[in-house]
Amino acid sequence: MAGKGVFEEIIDGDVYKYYADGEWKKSASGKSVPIINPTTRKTQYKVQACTQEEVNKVMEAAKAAQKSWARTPLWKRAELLHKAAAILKDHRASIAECLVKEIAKPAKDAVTEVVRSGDLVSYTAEEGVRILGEGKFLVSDSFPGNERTKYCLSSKIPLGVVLAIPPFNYPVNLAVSKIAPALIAGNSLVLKPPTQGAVSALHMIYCFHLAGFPKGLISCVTGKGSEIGDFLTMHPGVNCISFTGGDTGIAISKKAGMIPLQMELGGKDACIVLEDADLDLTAANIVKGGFSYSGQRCTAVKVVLVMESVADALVDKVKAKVAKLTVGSPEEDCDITPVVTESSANFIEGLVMDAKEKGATFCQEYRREGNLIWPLLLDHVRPDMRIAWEEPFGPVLPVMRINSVEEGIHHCNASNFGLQGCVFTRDINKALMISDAMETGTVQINSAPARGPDHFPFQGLKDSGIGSQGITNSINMMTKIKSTVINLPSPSYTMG
Ligand SMILES: NC(=O)C1=CN([C@@H]2O[C@H](COP(=O)(O)OP(=O)(O)OC[C@H]3O[C@@H](n4cnc5c(N)ncnc54)[C@H](OP(=O)(O)O)[C@@H]3O)[C@@H](O)[C@H]2O)C=CC1
Ligand SMILES: O=C(O)[C@H](O)COP(=O)(O)O
Repeated sequence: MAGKGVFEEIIDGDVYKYYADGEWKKSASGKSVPIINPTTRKTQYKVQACTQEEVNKVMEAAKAAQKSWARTPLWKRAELLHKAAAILKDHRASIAECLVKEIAKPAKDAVTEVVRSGDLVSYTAEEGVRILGEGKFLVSDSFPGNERTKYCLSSKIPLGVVLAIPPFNYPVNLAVSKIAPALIAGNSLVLKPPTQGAVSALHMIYCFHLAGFPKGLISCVTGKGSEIGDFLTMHPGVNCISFTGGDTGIAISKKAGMIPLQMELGGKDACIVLEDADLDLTAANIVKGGFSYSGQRCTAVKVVLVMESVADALVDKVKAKVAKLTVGSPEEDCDITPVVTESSANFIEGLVMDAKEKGATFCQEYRREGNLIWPLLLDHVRPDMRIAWEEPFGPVLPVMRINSVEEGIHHCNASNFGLQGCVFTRDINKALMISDAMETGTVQINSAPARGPDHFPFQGLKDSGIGSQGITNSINMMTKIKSTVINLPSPSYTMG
């Protein structure tokens, strides 16, 4: 159970401790931050509100620990990561319980997130020993004017201290997707978990603590992003920021210093449906893509662009599937559960009311109780409605009818986001042409957008991000290239 048994060390009274220098600590601030259960709307947990001085100490410890970690053999780093992955999976039930209470993730999905995270950590360890075990050997005579007098040996070396800031919707998986590549590459890691999701993240960090990583190598500082976020992201001790979240990432990228940034931000993933699409397959993917975890996925289908000739048929099929979605509590593993905060629910309601005023067709009656919003499909959405462009991050899905493929592509590309998109058609040639034309980091053909499997490259264009995630890309991103050049007194050519 959360904060019980093996996890007792991480709680003091009713406030969870933060993790620094290999120890679980109370903040000198004497203040705590409440975590509101989205279902009950009551305080579920409390975490420490860390101070700037505590952040300074964490950064110093991270810098010192990184120096000796970088000297730890790669296979030993991998061994510890495998150990952490196994411990994480062993404690899946306790961590999943926190995800259910903090972010109202449906019970089964919560377990899946933890297991997926353990697999991600193990895969990263394996990938790391392969790609970091190789470097490059170059010779000078391939460049005009040079004899073979220089040998260049280049390899990947760590960046130093990596700051990881994940969002609320995958507080464990999107944390380990930063932690594991940072560590295997020889970096130290400071985690600032999302407030909603912080307790799940602290339990996950405890699994790394149990695995026996050196003191100071991994830290977890808690507190509101709005209060300690700027201090962390502008801290001179940080050598890389890996951030996943909303527009906050755009502000961070303007304030951060000259350090590598990995930004995975919002999306407005479009689903383009052609006349020849398999409408049953399409409807199933729209419902799964649009409504799983109540639409609170960056990769959720966020607008359907369907050819007018098949729109009625598709909308009927989607409506029938939406009617079967269960609505209620995450403990009961319902499909649709309360959205993360009251302000999020209010924002979603604002988009729905705007669409109502402007004449969208409501396929279901709009219904809300507290943070729980019943799934809603809005048909005949037009470009003058906010929902055509904005990301609801909730169980509300707009359908726009189009008269040509070009119209669909135009709408998709007019968005300031460019995360993923998908296209449904039986014509692979058309699908490829549309994929090439869509200004998004990934296009799925005949399936809903998805980040996983976690070793696939995952990236956003425009306001959806900088750089690319996915296990291999993240390891590479958290390293820099170091070269050593051997200069020979005279040219040396290898003989056959
Ligand atoms: N492209 C991708 O891979 C993904 C993108 N997202 C996007 O994330 C958004 C939803 O997640 P949400 O958690 O609400 O996003 P936010 O941007 O609100 O928060 C993300 C993280 O940033 C922290 N934070 C807040 N303010 C600052 C600051 N000034 N400096 C540093 N950190 C800060 C938050 O902490 P705190 O909670 O304490 O405020 C949280 O840990 C959506 O837009 C979604 O599309 C989500 C998942 C994946
Ligand atoms: O936040 C998100 O939406 C996740 O990155 C999505 O991951 P998934 O598409 O694999 O569920």
